Amino acid sequence: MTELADLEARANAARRRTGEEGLVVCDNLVRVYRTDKVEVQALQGLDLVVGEGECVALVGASGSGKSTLLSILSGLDLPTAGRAKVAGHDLLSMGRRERLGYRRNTVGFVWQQTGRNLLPYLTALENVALPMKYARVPRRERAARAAELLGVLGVAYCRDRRPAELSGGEQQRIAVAVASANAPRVLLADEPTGELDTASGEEVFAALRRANEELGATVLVVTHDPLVSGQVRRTVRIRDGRTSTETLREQGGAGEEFTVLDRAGRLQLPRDYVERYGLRGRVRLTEEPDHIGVWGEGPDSSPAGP
Ligand SMILES: Nc1ncnc2c1ncn2[C@@H]1O[C@H](COP(=O)(O)OP(=O)(O)OP(=O)(O)O)[C@@H](O)[C@H]1O
Repeated sequence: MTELADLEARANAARRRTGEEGLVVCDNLVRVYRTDKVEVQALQGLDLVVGEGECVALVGASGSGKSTLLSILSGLDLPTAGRAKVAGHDLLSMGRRERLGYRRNTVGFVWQQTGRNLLPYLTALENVALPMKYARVPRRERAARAAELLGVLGVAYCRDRRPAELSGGEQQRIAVAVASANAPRVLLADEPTGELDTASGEEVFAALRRANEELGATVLVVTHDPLVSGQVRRTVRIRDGRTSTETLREQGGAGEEFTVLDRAGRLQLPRDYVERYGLRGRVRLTEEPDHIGVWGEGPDSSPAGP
């Protein structure tokens, strides 16, 4: 191996170890909100790596920090500490200009409230063309790409209608087109099906999937909708501002749940295990040839038996 190739191989190995191979990398991310009297720790050291091309569902109880994470990834909010990198942009240190370019070209965003995604006085086509105007795409190209996007997302028939003349589901599918206008590497969606009935929700999720599969965007979608989380390969659960478990499922499969091991080697045991085995305070670890055993402290649960 040449010296250069050797250096590259070592650099790649180091990158793999630190998880830098992901398009989205969050490392020990902390976000503390401070108001007059209270301090809320919305993110408490969250780790997450998402590879290019993935479609990931983020789930978790209300208040667990999902929207906070999405605001940070969209470049709208700043973390208090930790590291967040998206497509090579360091979200903590980037300046005003880079942030503007990042929000315009690298990420696209779909909000839950349909009214927040589209301008009411523009037609669907004009709404989709608008982000391209900001990115200085020539007029003719804007109209052609906007029409193409509406076609790919199954809402070509809506092109000349204004939001008030569209159903909630149609508005959200057009919002996916708006968010995809400048071919973002990452598409973020915060409960995009939350205000919709099941059938419309399914159509909106299908549009997100098309943005992922056909337009090549990496998709992160916050959802309470089991229909959505049941259809993606990877579901990440956030608990108390940290990633706690992940479910990976092969196409059409039931899915297997994993617990997330963070960089420091910490893992959170599922609550039912903790209760079932009476684990509290300290636990004993035993090393087996192919696994690690976790034992309670009491005499009955010692590895050697009573
Ligand atoms: N601007 C803010 N100021 C103060 N506290 C905030 C602010 N935004 C969020 N929080 C708090 O941070 C915590 C995480 O909120 P976040 O909205 O990220 O949760 P979530 O998982 O998205 O919840 P939901 O599913 O209800 O949208 C909550 O305790 C919330 O009250």
